[in-house]
Amino acid sequence: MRYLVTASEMRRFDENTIEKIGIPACVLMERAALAAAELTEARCDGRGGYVLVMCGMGNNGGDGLAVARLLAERDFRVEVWCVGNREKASPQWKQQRSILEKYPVEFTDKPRRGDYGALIDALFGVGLSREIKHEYAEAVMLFNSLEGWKLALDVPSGIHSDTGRVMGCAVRADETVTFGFCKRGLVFYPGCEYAGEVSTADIGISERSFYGRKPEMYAYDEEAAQLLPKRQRGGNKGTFGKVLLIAGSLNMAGAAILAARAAYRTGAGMVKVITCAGNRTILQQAVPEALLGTPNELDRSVEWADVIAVGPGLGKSAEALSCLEGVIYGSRLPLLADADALNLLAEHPELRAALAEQGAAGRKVILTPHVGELARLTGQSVSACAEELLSCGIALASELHAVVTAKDARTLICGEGHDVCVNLSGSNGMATAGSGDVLAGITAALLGQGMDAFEAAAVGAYIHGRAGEKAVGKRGEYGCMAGDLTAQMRY
Ligand SMILES: NC(=O)C1=CN([C@@H]2O[C@H](COP(=O)(O)OP(=O)(O)OC[C@H]3O[C@@H](n4cnc5c(N)ncnc54)[C@H](O)[C@@H]3O)[C@@H](O)[C@H]2O)[C@@H](O)CC1
Ligand SMILES: [K+]
Repeated sequence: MRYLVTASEMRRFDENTIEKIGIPACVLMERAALAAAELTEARCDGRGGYVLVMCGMGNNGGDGLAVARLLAERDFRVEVWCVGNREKASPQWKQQRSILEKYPVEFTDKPRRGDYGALIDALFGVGLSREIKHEYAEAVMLFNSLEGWKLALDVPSGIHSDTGRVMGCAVRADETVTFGFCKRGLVFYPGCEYAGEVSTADIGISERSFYGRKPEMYAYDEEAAQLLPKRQRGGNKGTFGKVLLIAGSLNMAGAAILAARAAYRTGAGMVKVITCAGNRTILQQAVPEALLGTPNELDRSVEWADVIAVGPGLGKSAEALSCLEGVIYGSRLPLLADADALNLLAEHPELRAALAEQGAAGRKVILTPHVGELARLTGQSVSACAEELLSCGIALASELHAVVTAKDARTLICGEGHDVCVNLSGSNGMATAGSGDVLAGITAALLGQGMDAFEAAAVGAYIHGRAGEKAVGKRGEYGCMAGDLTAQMRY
């Protein structure tokens, strides 16, 4: 697991490290610069090459000045390009600048060469507070136009460190070395594309600096198998969860098949699919391990189950609505609502209110909307939801007292009073029909094995992405289909 921090969280951890723990600011800056200098040295063929360091007037620029000194000491030929009004420079910047005057570097007001081995971006870090304009914008454009390996210090200049948005224009780096903790903007689009490969350098700001207030966002980065619920040695199929899946209207049997297979491949003991009578034969052939039932057997099946997943390929017919009503009014089992169940919830405020009441009373509820479904549920436009996925996900989770898996290129798992989990696994090859049905099956199986709703949603999204990466590794981004995901699930 790794933390993803905002600029203000990072400032708090900086301050706590300096003021409460007592590590001087110049020590942190030196360590940051050392990490960047070592990376530069490792990436450049031998010493003696030309390096350009573009510095702003804040502490990010101060880092750049310190890197320039360390590289000069290692026999690089360093050009230092300072942009901005020096009178407004930070005290640390001034200190670094006065030290650097004693070193053999060239100060320039414009890059002079076309053959830099490395170009270092130290214009803005987490202190970027507005759109980049005028001489700064010109500097960013010129920097981007130069040939050579580009390293951004902390954040590529111009990328908003909390959201990943481009603030007017931004440096396009090959690599970013970020200091202390990874900034949120380095994992969200488009920031992650501007950052290139991201590494996090330990500069002495550790979890010790949290003082009871840890970051509010995190991502998994471990092996998927480590996150799965422990499998009891003496368990039987009843121990590992009975998943009731209500899915697949006529001509949509595929959604039920994918979700059922995914649930079995995530360790579910038993899966029963309630689907329309016309899907029976195909389901029996495709997933012979699954039990089958029709909507008129819903009540009995609900009594049998440990967890219910409703929605994949369900449609919005009267029969679909009656199934959804049945699992909301007629049960308090953990419930996952996906796809058409979400569309029905968007159209039926009374069902939504009932679900909210149950969520407040402690029922485990997970909703897995993509941006379009989220827009229908929140009454916002699709573009507003895509732009503000985080706040929309949090608002829906609070309204329904539920866990919301807000699906996009970076899926967010939001729960009331819970830190946000960002899913970083996966690939664009997974943006294909049926991928969501697989996620629903995985998540339901985890719920059925007794996981807490938030954990099931977060681990489910992560496992789903890992399976997608493996599938894309085999079939390529274009060739990957949702069925390849279930085929690649192996734990
Ligand atoms: N002790 C610390 O505080 C540490 C800070 N470090 C570095 O310091 C950075 C943060 O330093 P600062 O807080 O000084 O912030 P920055 O250096 O990111 O930039 C702040 C300066 O840029 C100006 N500015 C912001 N947006 C602008 C825009 N669009 N156009 C023109 N000027 C703009 C601000 O007025 C301010 O002068 C981190 O990203 C990191 O690189 C590291 O050295 C580690 C330790
Ligand atoms: K930077």
